[in-house]
Amino acid sequence: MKRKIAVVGTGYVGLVTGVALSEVGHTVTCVDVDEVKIKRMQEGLSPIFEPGLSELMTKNINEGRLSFTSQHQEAFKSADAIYIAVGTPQKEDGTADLCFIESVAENIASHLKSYAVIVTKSTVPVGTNDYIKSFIGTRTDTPFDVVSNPEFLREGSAVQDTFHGDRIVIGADSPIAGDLIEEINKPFGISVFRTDIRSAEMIKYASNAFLATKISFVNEIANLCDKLDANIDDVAKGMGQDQRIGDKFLNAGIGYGGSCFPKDTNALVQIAGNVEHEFTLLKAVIEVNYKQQRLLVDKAREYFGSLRGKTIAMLGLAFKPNTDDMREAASLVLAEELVLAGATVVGYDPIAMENAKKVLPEAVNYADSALGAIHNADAAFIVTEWKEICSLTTEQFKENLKDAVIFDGRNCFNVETMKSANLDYFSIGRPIVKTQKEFA
Ligand SMILES: NC(=O)c1ccc[n+]([C@@H]2O[C@H](COP(=O)([O-])OP(=O)(O)OC[C@H]3O[C@@H](n4cnc5c(N)ncnc54)[C@H](O)[C@@H]3O)[C@@H](O)[C@H]2O)c1
Ligand SMILES: O=c1ccn([C@@H]2O[C@H](COP(=O)(O)OP(=O)(O)O[C@H]3O[C@H](CO)[C@@H](O)[C@H](O)[C@H]3O)[C@@H](O)[C@H]2O)c(=O)[nH]1
Repeated sequence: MKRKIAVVGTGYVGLVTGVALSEVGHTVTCVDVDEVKIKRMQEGLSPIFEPGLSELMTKNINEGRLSFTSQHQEAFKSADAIYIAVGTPQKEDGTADLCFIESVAENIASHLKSYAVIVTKSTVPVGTNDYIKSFIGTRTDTPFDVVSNPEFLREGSAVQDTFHGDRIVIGADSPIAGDLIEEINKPFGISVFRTDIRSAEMIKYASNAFLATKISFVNEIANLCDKLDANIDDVAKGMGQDQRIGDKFLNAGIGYGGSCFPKDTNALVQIAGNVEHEFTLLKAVIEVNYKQQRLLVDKAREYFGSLRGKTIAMLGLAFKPNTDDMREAASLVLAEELVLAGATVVGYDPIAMENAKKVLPEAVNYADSALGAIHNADAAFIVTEWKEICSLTTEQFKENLKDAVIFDGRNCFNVETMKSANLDYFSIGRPIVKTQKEFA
């Protein structure tokens, strides 16, 4: 059965959810407080770079199933379900900031005129849905239910993940409300896992924390490989062939960034702390990541002696490929450290450049191509493994770099190829390629 759905918040999660629900036949109205964004979307323009999203968005707008408004009242009118997809950013102390959740709860309490299921897509600490329920319940007489339906999409493959996810988690204390959300999701053909609200909230944090743990673990093994002359490529492959371990999320590099892992791991440490549980393991995961994000600067400092006066080309600025999102990107930390060390930074990203300019240190310069960035630079830092960056040839590096040295934070290039090309090449947990150069 086709339903009428309101989606509150049009970030990655809200917009992709809205577009996907309309694509499977529901009538969706997305609402956001950001009027500039709403205007853009009403004209069919996606405010984010996400492969495949614009096309689906335009299609569903044209077919009359998807619309955008800045008026909550309009979006909520006779909606069967109201999806909350606003941000839950990190506060200074690491806890999740629920101010946007509260403002939506106020919006709902003011404008809810008929029964609806309120679905929380945002990542929220355990107990938040109970809070939303009592917050709205004490402010309106209109009946409603609350369901937790955490989101597992990844940026850069959000559309693909939404239509081909591994599972849909529905946490409901009211079976009728849970059934409605299961029915809404049926056209996706993805297996549904039903549980209670609190467990659903915890599944989201536990999943992100586990994936972050896998990354920090493999990064520590890579750091050991560096010291013990083993090769992380083979080590990860050999580990991953054990099905109990699995071969995913074993890519060593300069740590995890993005809008979720950093904030959600910090939030879970705080959630545990609130019930007097010290989450020792997760604290170590966070600490490893902190060091890992700075690793290329340490390696370059060791190589050059001092970075003062050196020009470093920073290739890739977004936190991962196929997104223009700069939240918690390793480039932020690296640029800051390099500038502090007296180096000149020239940044390049195929898509995230405009967003990068808003958040990277002012001293950073920009090139309009990868070749432009490495031209006359002393060294190249590979920060994001965009296809365009991984396709650079050894000839291009040699022709353009002053010192022919590459610090690869994403293990993009083949060690043997670098060796044959006589380039100095440092990656993460793999053999070092070093000629005997002297520096002034
Ligand atoms: N980004 C991801 O890949 C991802 C994946 C899974 C889960 N999540 C979780 O989903 C949630 C949303 O993340 P995001 O990255 O999509 O968010 P975002 O910060 O990119 O966007 C949130 C949007 O909500 C809008 N908003 C704030 N208050 C509002 C209100 N009262 N009414 C209407 N709109 C309002 C903002 O203007 C903004 O456009 C977070 O809890 C996040 O942890 C994110
Ligand atoms: O083997 C790996 C895999 C990832 N990363 C890094 O980890 C970060 C996050 O990558 P990824 O998980 O692919 O992207 P996100 O869009 O942040 O997605 C994560 O965070 C989302 C928000 O909660 C969840 O919905 C997703 O399931 C979860 O994968 C990036 O900096 C990657 O470079 C690694 O270093 N090594």
